[in-house]
Amino acid sequence: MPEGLVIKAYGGFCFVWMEGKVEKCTLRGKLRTRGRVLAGDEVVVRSLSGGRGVVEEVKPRRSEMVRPPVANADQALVVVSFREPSPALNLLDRILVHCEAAGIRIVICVNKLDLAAPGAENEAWIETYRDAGYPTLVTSAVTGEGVAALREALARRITVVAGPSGSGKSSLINAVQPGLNLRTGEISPKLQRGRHVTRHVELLALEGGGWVADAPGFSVLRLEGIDRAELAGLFPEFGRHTDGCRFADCVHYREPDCAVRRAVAGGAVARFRYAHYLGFLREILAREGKNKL
Ligand SMILES: Nc1nc2c(ncn2[C@@H]2O[C@H](COP(=O)(O)OP(=O)(O)OP(=O)(O)O)[C@@H](O)[C@H]2O)c(=O)[nH]1
Ligand SMILES: [Zn+2]
Repeated sequence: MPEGLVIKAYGGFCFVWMEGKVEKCTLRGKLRTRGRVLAGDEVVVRSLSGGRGVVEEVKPRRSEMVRPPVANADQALVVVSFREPSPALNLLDRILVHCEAAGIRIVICVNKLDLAAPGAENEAWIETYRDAGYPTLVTSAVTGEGVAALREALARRITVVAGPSGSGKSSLINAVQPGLNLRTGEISPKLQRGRHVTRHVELLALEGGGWVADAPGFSVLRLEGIDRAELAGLFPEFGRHTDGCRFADCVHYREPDCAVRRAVAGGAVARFRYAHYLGFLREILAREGKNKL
């Protein structure tokens, strides 16, 4: 039976890409439970007449994100901008932690280089992310700078696009491939307060191979499912130091002989990243209902 890629799934149907054609499929009984078939799933299809089919089987997933619901995402592209809006690094770190927990690769993109001061592409905060190990591109959807590198980063992969409203996600995807319209920009700023995130995810095809997930739902990230012991490991540059802490269960706050705090004091870990870590830790402890910091 033929295999294909689910580009959209909702309401008991899914749309499966098979050798360039899209077939609208129903789901075999046991697959009808919500979440059993997601955009990004590789499936086995029994074709019926008239371009219809039935999804018989879902192949094992390489990765799975709950919010937004996407299977087999290879990476997240997290877009922030130099200005308008200026980068909200707390939100950036929250998205990074969320993607790290989901186990997917991350590419950071700092957009609107045309609005930034000369030399901005090497500002200290950007170097912090590069040093942590994140590939970090700088782009302008207006001048086209960095767009070729972004196109290369997206090729042959399934990419979930995230980032604050107005950072230029839709504009960048459109610069990579004119006509490919991410629908995140369709709601006017005035309506944003009442904005719902119930729309389904859709994978958009890139010409050179690869897919971009038009994925609403990054706006409310509550660090669900992450526990205190796991959090520091989701900041890759902290992980290089945790072995040096005296206590194996150190949360790197007030414990004596903490190697992470030493790294902060010595400048090896950026203060702003550590401050965000503490904020997230507080949030997790409050949720766990245990002792506060
Ligand atoms: N100067 C400049 N403006 C840009 C750039 N990229 C996007 N913009 C502008 O920034 C505004 C927001 O861009 P969008 O592409 O809609 O941003 P978005 O991230 O998709 O926003 P949401 O849909 O709200 O999530 C638009 O007015 C764009 O024209 C850029 O590189 N430079
Ligand atoms: Zn520690």
